[in-house]
Amino acid sequence: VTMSWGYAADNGPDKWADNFPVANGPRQSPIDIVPAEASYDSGLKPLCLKYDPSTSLDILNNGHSFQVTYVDDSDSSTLTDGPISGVYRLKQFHFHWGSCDDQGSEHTVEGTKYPAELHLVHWNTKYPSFAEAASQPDGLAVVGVFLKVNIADWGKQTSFANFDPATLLPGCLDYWTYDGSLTTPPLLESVTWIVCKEPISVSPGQMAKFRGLLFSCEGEAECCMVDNYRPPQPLKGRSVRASFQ
Ligand SMILES: CC[C@H](C)CCC(=O)Nc1ccc(S(N)(=O)=O)cc1
Ligand SMILES: [Zn+2]
Repeated sequence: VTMSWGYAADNGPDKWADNFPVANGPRQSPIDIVPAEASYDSGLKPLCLKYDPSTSLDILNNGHSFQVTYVDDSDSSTLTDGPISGVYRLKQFHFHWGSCDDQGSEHTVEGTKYPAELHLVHWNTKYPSFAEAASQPDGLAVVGVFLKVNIADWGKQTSFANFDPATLLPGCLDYWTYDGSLTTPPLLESVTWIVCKEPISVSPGQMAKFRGLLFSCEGEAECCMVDNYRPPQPLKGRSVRASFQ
């Protein structure tokens, strides 16, 4: 019986290449970002993120994370400008997090891991659908936002109905950008990564909620959904550009 991929010792990132050889490809994600080695590109535009909260559809535990999916049959929630050209539509957002506060993010900054990382997944509307775009080198654009735990901050309690992802964005939208891939199987090399320099704050209570989610299904032995992150991958000659000096 084919084992599905996961984050455990027997089906985790070190095993993904067995079924997904692109895992050792030339533009894999995540990466370790070294600010001093990123080149400032004055041609990079500010990100333009326009989200319509009424287009949030549902929230689901997909066995690897939980994701909030958006209606993407019109340009109601889009990413434009930044390092990309054309219009990319928001499809979903999800998170990756750790079993404790000193790990959890996928991208790292000079080796520093954050407790969690948000991914806002968008697809290029020059293609007919997300699935079609996901197989094209310029098909996807994912905005990554680091989460840091802020003891003082009282967790903003919110429902996910009519959830506005803009509330998850940092005040400053300075970013690093590089050509990469999905960070989970099928690891498709179709992602323009846009990683925000400034993290957002979450409360310990909110992190505890993430860690209370389960990888396991009803009736199975409980297995907490934690450490659902892939470690940094080789840069293989890629350059990382910065939108700020
Ligand atoms: C064609 C179907 C599509 C490839 C499979 C479903 C999907 O959306 N996967 C996905 C999305 C985002 C990331 S990440 N973590 O943001 O790089 C990883 C995996
Ligand atoms: Zn992700």
